[in-house]
Amino acid sequence: MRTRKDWDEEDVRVRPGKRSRPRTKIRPKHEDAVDGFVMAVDRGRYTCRVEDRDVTAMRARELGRRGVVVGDHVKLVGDLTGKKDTLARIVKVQPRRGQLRRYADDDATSAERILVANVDQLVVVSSLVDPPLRYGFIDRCLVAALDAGVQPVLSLTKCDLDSEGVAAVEAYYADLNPIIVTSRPEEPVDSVRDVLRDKVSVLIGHSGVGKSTLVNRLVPGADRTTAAVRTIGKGSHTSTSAVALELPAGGWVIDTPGVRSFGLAHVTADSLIEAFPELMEVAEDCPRGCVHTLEVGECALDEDIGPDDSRRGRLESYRRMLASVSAAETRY
Ligand SMILES: Nc1nc2c(ncn2[C@@H]2O[C@H](COP(=O)(O)OP(=O)(O)OP(=O)(O)O)[C@@H](O)[C@H]2O)c(=O)[nH]1
Ligand SMILES: [Zn+2]
Repeated sequence: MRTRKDWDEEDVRVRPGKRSRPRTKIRPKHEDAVDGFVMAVDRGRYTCRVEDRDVTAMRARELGRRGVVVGDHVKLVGDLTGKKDTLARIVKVQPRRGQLRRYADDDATSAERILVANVDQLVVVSSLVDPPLRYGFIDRCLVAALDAGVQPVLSLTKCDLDSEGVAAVEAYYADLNPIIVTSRPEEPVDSVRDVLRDKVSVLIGHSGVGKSTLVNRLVPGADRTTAAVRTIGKGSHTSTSAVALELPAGGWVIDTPGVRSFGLAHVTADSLIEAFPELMEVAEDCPRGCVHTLEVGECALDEDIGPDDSRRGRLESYRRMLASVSAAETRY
């Protein structure tokens, strides 16, 4: 006899045909469903790792509006052989942790949607030069990571082109103390590999920073299109979806081609400052109820952090983000 406990409301409801039994609210579990990990999403088709096979699946219609994203742990039924032209069905999405969001239209006023789920680390790939390092961008990524409960990692590339750059970045982030790894062409990428081992890490970076070069070194055969390849006419790819690549030593890197920022509209002003510990400390001297914007006056951040202060750049980043966060708060 099945008891009520055997039924799971998260499970898919199988809608019976017209003449079959009357519809009931609660349906049996897909007892034969197997575990899968979503590696890629492309036009309604999901590539899932099931044991050692890559299985193509669709969402079961009964999943309703429930989204499925790269990094999701799912339950699958149907043809799980992974053979050509076979299709499995995703019948359940497991609860998520560590999810990163993006704006639907790369426009901070549009709605946010989940980009990846179950992330351990966010790796911000930045070149020291060519293109130059953009602290504002890194700060934004750090806020997204800390807000999501994800470990931030700074991956600095082209370290062969600027001997002082790494020390400058370390000084800038002295108070936040993120994990920093470096790479240059003539050295193996062992330190990056060590940080990524057995973790699920999302990589983000601007065009030209060397992200594809790094991924190709970490995942031999990944075949990410680099600038060097593009110039000989293989064509650029404009996809903006994420794709998970398996690391030889264990773990996954999720590349995010075309993703240039994360959605921060859901971040509150209070949680924003937590990503700026050096400012949080100063703000303890603020008048009660200070919202730390430039206009309010008497904000300790302005009184204590002068134009030549090393924390000035971080303060400016914080204020820029604060403005967009406050705008979002008044909008909703
Ligand atoms: N000197 C030096 N050049 C590098 C390094 N890493 C990458 N490059 C070069 O920088 C250029 C851009 O590298 P890509 O890997 O294509 O950059 P990307 O970040 O993937 O850029 P998109 O493909 O546009 O997203 C290429 O010509 C690489 O050879 C490095 O550590 N040092
Ligand atoms: Zn203040």
